[in-house]
Amino acid sequence: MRPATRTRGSSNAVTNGVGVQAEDTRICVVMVGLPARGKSLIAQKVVRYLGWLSITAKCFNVGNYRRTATPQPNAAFFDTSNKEGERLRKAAAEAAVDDMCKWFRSPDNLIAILDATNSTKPRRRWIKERCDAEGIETIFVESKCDREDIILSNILEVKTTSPDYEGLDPEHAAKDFLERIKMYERVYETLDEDEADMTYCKIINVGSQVIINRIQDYLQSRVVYYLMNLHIKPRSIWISRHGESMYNLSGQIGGDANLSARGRKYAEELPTLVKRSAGDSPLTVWTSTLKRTAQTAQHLPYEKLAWKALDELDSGVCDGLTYAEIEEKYPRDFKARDEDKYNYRYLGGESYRDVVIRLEPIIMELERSENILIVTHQAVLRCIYAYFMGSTQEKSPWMEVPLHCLIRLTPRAYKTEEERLFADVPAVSTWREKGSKAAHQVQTLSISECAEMCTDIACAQDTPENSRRPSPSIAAQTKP
Ligand SMILES: O=P(O)(O)OC[C@H]1O[C@@](CO)(OP(=O)(O)O)[C@@H](O)[C@@H]1O
Repeated sequence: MRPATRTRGSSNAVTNGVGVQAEDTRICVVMVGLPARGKSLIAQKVVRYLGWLSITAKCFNVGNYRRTATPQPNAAFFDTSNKEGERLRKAAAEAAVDDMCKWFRSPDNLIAILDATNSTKPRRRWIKERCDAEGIETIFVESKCDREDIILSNILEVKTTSPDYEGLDPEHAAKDFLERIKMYERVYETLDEDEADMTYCKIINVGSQVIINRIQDYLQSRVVYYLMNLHIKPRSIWISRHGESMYNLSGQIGGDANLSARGRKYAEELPTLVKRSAGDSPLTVWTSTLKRTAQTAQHLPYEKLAWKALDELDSGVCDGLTYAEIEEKYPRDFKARDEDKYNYRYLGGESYRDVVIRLEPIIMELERSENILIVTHQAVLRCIYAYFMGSTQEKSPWMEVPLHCLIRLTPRAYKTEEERLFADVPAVSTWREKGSKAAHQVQTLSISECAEMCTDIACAQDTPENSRRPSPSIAAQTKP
């Protein structure tokens, strides 16, 4: 039976503004699986993905509730014949489900993830009944994995990052964790035909097989589609802006300019920078269809793919203008953008919100892939970064992403790790802070760099697409 859906206000549907028409349903995604099967990673990814799409989601981690009473239990605590352990674990699950039900009372809250092993049929039935009574739909998501290499790498991950083992000897932690898994294996029941009345998605061996049962509506299928694209194999994503462009030098936005001399130098140094970070790992390079990204990637010895979806935010009628010129010609728009940069859409162009929508297939493809290096643009990079780091819509459009810097993102069970590697090639800063007219282009340049830059600006004037005066701010701020 399909659970009752709640109607809020006069509408039977909510629109989150990114073109996602979500039915007015609330869904509890119930994780299922033995420890070290990547459940927490999946749970956190689902929350971040939905948040990125403006669908309010929250993870309720039963382990966190259990830790308030039992911060660092040993494996014996998880033995089902340990009565006190069982009582405390049940109490933790009840507290998490209670909090989740309370959280669902706010009309904006749509999807909760209940992150725990939920390894027995009675436990799952109990969760379903609690949710049914509250009019909350359930999807059980099982991560089932018998590949030793993946389990071992997850154990290593949990052992080094879980608060359960913080400050403990890693050897001892690994042994205890293996013991804990054995305790769970004794009682673990996989999702099967006994639970055919439930909505579930069973992901076997990191997506080599996916079994789906009774998906009921649009929002559920959207979550499941995302889950089908996920894998939990360890990997990194590298992102870099293109090298400094002629437009960056003159402070103009948008366009399809060539790289400056320093941008070309960055392109030459990028393979070394990537090698320093990625070693000999195989990589695929994704660029936009604009010249500055293709030129930046040209020396990279990997397979390359150009995506239209990675093109820079379309600045519409402001394309080719400097921020100062935009403020002069379109003062109201300039102010409106500063007030709500994420939602502001350039006249005839795009907003950050629009960019997020067109990046969704990129995110899906990224999730399916292993090591990828993306060479893209300031606004697009901010959106991709926000997806991995869970940055808010208020902050992400203002994030500082310097030119000539390679960012490595490594998704881990509890967070995404970040590493920034700077090339020893100077560049202007295109970052503009809220309320300011111009990007921060001040920097110290050597005489030769200055000469190079002047040649670049002269070149820029030669081509019709770049036929603009060098920005007075650059000329004034350049110090030989
Ligand atoms: O959203 P803001 O902060 O204006 O940043 C986006 C801008 O970044 C720029 C540089 O100023 O990207 P890019 O370096 O790819 O050219 C502009 O083209 C683009 O309009």
